[in-house]
Amino acid sequence: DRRVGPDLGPDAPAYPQHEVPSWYRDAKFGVFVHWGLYSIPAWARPRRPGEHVPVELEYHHHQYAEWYANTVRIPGSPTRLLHEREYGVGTSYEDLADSWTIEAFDPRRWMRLFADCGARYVVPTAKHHDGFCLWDTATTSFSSVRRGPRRDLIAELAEAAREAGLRFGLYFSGALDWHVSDFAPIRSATDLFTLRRNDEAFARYSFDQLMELVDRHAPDVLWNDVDWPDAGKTAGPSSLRALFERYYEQVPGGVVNDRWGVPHLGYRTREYHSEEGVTPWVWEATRGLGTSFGYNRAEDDRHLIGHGDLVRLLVDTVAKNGNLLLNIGPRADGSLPEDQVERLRHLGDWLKAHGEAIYRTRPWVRYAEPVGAPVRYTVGPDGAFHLIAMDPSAGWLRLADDLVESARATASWGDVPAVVDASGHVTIPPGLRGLPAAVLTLRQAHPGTG
Ligand SMILES: C[C@@H]1N[C@H](CN)[C@@H](O)[C@H](O)[C@@H]1O
Repeated sequence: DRRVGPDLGPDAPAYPQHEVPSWYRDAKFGVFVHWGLYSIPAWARPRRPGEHVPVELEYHHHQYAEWYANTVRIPGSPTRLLHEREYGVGTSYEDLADSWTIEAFDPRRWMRLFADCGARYVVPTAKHHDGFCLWDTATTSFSSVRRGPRRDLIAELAEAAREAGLRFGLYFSGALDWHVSDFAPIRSATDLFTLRRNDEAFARYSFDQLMELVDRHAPDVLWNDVDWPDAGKTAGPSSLRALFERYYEQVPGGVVNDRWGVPHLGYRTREYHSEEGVTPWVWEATRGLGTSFGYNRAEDDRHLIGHGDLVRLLVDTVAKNGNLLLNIGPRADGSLPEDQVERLRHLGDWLKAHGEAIYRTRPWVRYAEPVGAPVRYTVGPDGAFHLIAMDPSAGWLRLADDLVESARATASWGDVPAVVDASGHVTIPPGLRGLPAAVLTLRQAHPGTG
């Protein structure tokens, strides 16, 4: 989702330069949390992975449950029909705010779980497209402090995250805020970028909200979504440029993503997609555990990524110079769906055993081989070279020629010395063949490891 902003002409402000901090590049794995009013109905028409939906029904059948406020306004949409059946014809989405109770919410338990599963940072939604604010904001009464839970959820999450040793970032819907807009529902990708406010008042509103969060929580990541109001892209005290300057001043080790609609970014983002190979830029792959970010009660195990595929997604992303920001969608009451937690724990178990091949690594000169058994490569900070076999069940693989010599001298599967013959044929120990990915480590520097 690499968007470059509009041509703002000769008076467009220059943006500060800011490197992606090494903590972010070392972290490799973060947990995204989409939690808000949309978690109450928690419904979108379920879409099986790979299921084709005609483009003209893309928004009528939107797969993201957190888009409920938009989908429910599309006449005849499955969401509209469900809403009228379950909440009655006269109940608006925003009416749901007063029914939001969070009796199972335990932020410390969430954060201890994410840390135990190997995440190094967490990014909860402070405000999603529906405009409902999960913090004690002075800008609107449409918030979790003035309605529903009557609690400052972001403050509680920030404290619990840092207590658990996690870096704390924030998601913010910069371009879309349906509480303060009155457009027709979005029904196409074109609508997504046209049915939004770009006026000065909205730019100031967005600036004030995000600066409240920066001033109060010094978030390590600012994860803006879709774009930013165009009126905020010129010079001025409440401009994006001013926001970035204040942010970097208050959070020198902070980082932003690439969805601001201006020629300034930290790392690039891909949503339900990957990069094609090792990229010179730092990037982040993000997706839900299923086909939605907000919890969708219509999804079952068939809609969630497989346990082994999740491990291989992280490995593939890291080998290509990316991080994985994996989303969990809590239920409205604050409980975490068991099938999602189970996948997080499985990934955490693999990382406990093989994290040396992931954390603090950097890509090699190539991430994989064009042919042969699927492998991925990473290079550790100590020069250790990791070959990650992505299908250990095959029982063996053939090393690329430029690896054979050092592999024969130094390679091991953890503590087990590797059996490598002169042709580069290496056996995968039977005990590793049930893993989603097995790690062969060579303790000698290699071409391209700097
Ligand atoms: C991370 C995802 N980003 C998209 C916009 N591309 C949002 O529309 C979606 O609801 C979710 O927040």
